[in-house]
Amino acid sequence: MLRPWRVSGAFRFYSYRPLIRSAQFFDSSRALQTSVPTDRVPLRKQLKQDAKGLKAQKKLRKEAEEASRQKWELTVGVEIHAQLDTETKLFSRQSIPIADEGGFGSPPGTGAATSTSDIPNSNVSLFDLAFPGSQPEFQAATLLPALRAAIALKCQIQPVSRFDRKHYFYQDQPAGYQITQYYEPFARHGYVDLFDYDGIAPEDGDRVRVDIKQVQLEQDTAKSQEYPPSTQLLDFNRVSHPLIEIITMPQIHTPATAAACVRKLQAILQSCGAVTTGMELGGLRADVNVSIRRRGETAELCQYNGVSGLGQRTEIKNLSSFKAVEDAIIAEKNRQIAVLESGGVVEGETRGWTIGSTETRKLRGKEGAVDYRYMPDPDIPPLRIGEDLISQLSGDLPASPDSLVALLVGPEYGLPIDDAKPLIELDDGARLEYYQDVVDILREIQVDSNAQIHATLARMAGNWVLHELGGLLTKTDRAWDADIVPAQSLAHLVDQLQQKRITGSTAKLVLASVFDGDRRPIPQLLEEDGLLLRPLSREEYVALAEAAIALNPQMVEQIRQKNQRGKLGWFVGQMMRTGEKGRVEAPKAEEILRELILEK
Ligand SMILES: Nc1ncnc2c1ncn2[C@@H]1O[C@H](COP(=O)(O)OP(=O)(O)OP(=O)(O)O)[C@@H](O)[C@H]1O
Ligand SMILES: [Mg+2]
Ligand SMILES: [Mg+2]
Repeated sequence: MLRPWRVSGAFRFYSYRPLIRSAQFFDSSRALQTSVPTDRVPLRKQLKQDAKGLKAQKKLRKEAEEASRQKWELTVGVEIHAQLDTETKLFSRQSIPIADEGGFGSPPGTGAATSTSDIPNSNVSLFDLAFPGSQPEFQAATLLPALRAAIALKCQIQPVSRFDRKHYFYQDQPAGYQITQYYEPFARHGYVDLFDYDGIAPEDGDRVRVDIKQVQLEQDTAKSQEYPPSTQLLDFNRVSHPLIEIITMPQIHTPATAAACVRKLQAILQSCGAVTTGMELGGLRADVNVSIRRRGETAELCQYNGVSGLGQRTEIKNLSSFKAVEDAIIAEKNRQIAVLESGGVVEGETRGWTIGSTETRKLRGKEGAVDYRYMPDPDIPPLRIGEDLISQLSGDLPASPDSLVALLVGPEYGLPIDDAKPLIELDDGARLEYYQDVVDILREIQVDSNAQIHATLARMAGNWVLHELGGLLTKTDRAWDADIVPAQSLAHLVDQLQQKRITGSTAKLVLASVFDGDRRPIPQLLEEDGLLLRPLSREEYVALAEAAIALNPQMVEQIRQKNQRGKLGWFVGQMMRTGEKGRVEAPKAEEILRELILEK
């Protein structure tokens, strides 16, 4: 069940947190000032002691956490509500405007998304508002993204499914009931595999499979905005937007793995073009169900869909970030442990979570106290889904995030997993597309190169797309746009670098000027600005190295006595600064320094 956003309360902790931080800082510096005249503790020593104290505290916390983990087993099941990317609402022809920002790009499919800048209450039909006499008209096209999602989640699509009414009164639900699929959902028995690269908890090993009990189609509710103490505004644009609810089995046992599961589900839904936006824009919301039980004991009475021996669950509704999922589960687990350890009983209830908080808070009482009076919707006929449609959609499904990871870390691209993951996830797939453009151009330029060089080029391209270009975007606070640095330019830059015609630092300078709008072709730019590497002779390197050494003989001694090779970098930096721009190659400079400093 969906609940409106709760804005009140969110402000409190945030507004005080900076003050709490600076108060702590102020205290310790004051303590320092007063202690200086008497104890004369040098600042560095004080800082070291503080750091040691913090480390000890962290260790204690970790030990306590581990002790509680040994004693209590956490169980989590997740429900995800995702807005489908459709042109109309679920039961009316009311159109949904194309998003002007923040959507998942234009995935295969209908390409529409609810715009965040819509005028409130402008996209509503009579049925959406439950006007008397209005009738539902199931919009068959809304089923397509739902099916793509269910197929991508390896579900068995049900040949016949039905819609039911779930009754409750709330101002965001004009009909007094939500149309959902309670008894016969359209998809069942799927699963999602989570790997170590998805960020699962180390104690879960390198792979966790989470079964998906079912995926059901249902209506979204209106959006409400609270203006305490007594005003609440309602925007019905969202009402009856098609949603899927994905329900996992209670098979997750760590908070990090629960967050990884939600992140992975979002990535899968995004990759098959099923959804409008991600959690950050409210297109995906998660409810987490949390219970604990003593390890080795199954005395508790709760069971769920054939899994028995579970502890009493509580449900935390409407989480809107991966971090919130993890933090809310940690807080709720600790609360339940405290209740049971003090001899209390965990009540089945619905709880809420405020970002930045350390505790979940009770929203509604006992589970089961609400009687939704589910009944089949008499106005909507059963949904029949043919095998032919399923097999066509299955055949058209784009590569899954896992197969993309396998491809990118495989021999053809050879990317480290830490580069492959963000490439896939950033900018709704646009970064990956750009990367592939760069690699394709590189392979055209170096058409005669062997497979090993192709992999080297692909690895270099990954680094430049992600870290160098990404770094410039972060520094200038600009959003992703493939035109800022044309793929052609970046490919030629990487090619020149790989062919050792320019140094790494020259490449960075050139990237920055292309980023700032220089549109000359890279070979021309390098030629005109005299940036091509004219290798220095050995004598020239030695002269530069000797000049750098003369600047800091003490450091030379240190390096020699303690064999501190790491400190050679300082001299390399000096040589790069004093040498002619773009001509000093760092590895060669280091080689000469080694000879002069360490081997003499
Ligand atoms: N004892 C338990 N501990 C942890 N998770 C549980 C437990 N029992 C059930 N769950 C999880 O709770 C979720 C129940 O979702 P489901 O949609 O079936 O029911 P619901 O929460 O009553 O429905 P809704 O919130 O949509 O009205 C599932 O993800 C399931 O895995
Ligand atoms: Mg549910
Ligand atoms: Mg629920």
